[in-house]
Amino acid sequence: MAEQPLFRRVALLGFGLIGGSIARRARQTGDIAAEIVANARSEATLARVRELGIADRVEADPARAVEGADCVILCAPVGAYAELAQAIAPHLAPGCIVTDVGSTKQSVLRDVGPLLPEGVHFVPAHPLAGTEYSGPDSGFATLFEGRWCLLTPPPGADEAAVEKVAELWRRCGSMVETMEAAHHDRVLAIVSHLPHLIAFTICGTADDLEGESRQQVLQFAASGFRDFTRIAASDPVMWRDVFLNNREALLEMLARFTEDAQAMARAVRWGDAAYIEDKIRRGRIIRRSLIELKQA
Ligand SMILES: NC(=O)C1=CN([C@@H]2O[C@H](COP(=O)(O)OP(=O)(O)OC[C@H]3O[C@@H](n4cnc5c(N)ncnc54)[C@H](O)[C@@H]3O)[C@@H](O)[C@H]2O)C=CC1
Ligand SMILES: O=C(O)C(=O)Cc1ccc(O)cc1
Repeated sequence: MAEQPLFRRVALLGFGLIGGSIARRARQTGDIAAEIVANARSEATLARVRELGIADRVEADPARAVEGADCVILCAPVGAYAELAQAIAPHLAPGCIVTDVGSTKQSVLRDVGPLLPEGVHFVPAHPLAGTEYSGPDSGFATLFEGRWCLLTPPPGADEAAVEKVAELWRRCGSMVETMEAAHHDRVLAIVSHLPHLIAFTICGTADDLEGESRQQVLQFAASGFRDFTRIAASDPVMWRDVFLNNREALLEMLARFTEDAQAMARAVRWGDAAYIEDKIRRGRIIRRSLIELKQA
């Protein structure tokens, strides 16, 4: 028997990979939401959500979608949050929990927090799970299983509300940790945002090659380059917003990376075999400890 649903009515604002995965999970387990209301911007997405039948109700207007909800989850690109928050703020029920899934967290505190009325609880969250696919068809119920979800509640956040959001993610199969938004943004800049920036850039560099070399990139792409193209296939609007909303930390990590890449270039130029080998060895050690962590 499934446990009692955690929430009476969950409103998902934005219905793509992440919103769609939460809805599918909630549908499958029955212990997250008694009712799921979906909102999306485009008529095509709304029509597709209706067809898929994974929401109890589909609303074109975010203000109508949040009416009577005890949990509202922002699942749109982070650049759209301020406008969404403005649209829903007057319509939120007292005691409602507003949370999100955005990849940047200081920007969410900045853009959403000040717009919410007194008596509404705000608990930002970020599931560290995803793929390079987007849109309403891309989600799946097991996406969050065994993955971390980081919560970044503002100082003084209501403890019961934080615990409810933590429980929501545990019921999605995730492990939950709480941290400060600024710390989150620095960590994510190096483990997620910079790798995506590098992937988008290297694909452009290859694509800019002339003539036969460019053609052979596709023909002979080895698995290293292919791995970059998987990441580079990610949604352009979502990633544009991530870069612009974690500007400071991303630029700091990029500056460090550029220095290290220049040191490697110097070692290659001067034939510093020991330096090159040492750096490659460090990469191996990191990969192995990641695999051990996963098995532990
Ligand atoms: N893709 C990934 O792997 C992960 C993404 N995230 C975060 O989750 C959020 C959603 O990402 P995905 O589901 O991957 O994106 P997606 O592109 O699959 O879905 C986004 C949804 O938001 C809607 N939308 C776009 N602009 C909007 C606006 N102005 N107002 C209302 N709705 C709007 C789109 O129509 C779409 O339904 C983003 O904030 C992203 O940073 C978090 C973890 C992983
Ligand atoms: O597909 C991948 O490689 C990812 O890195 C997924 C991902 C994308 C964005 C996030 O904020 C968290 C996870």
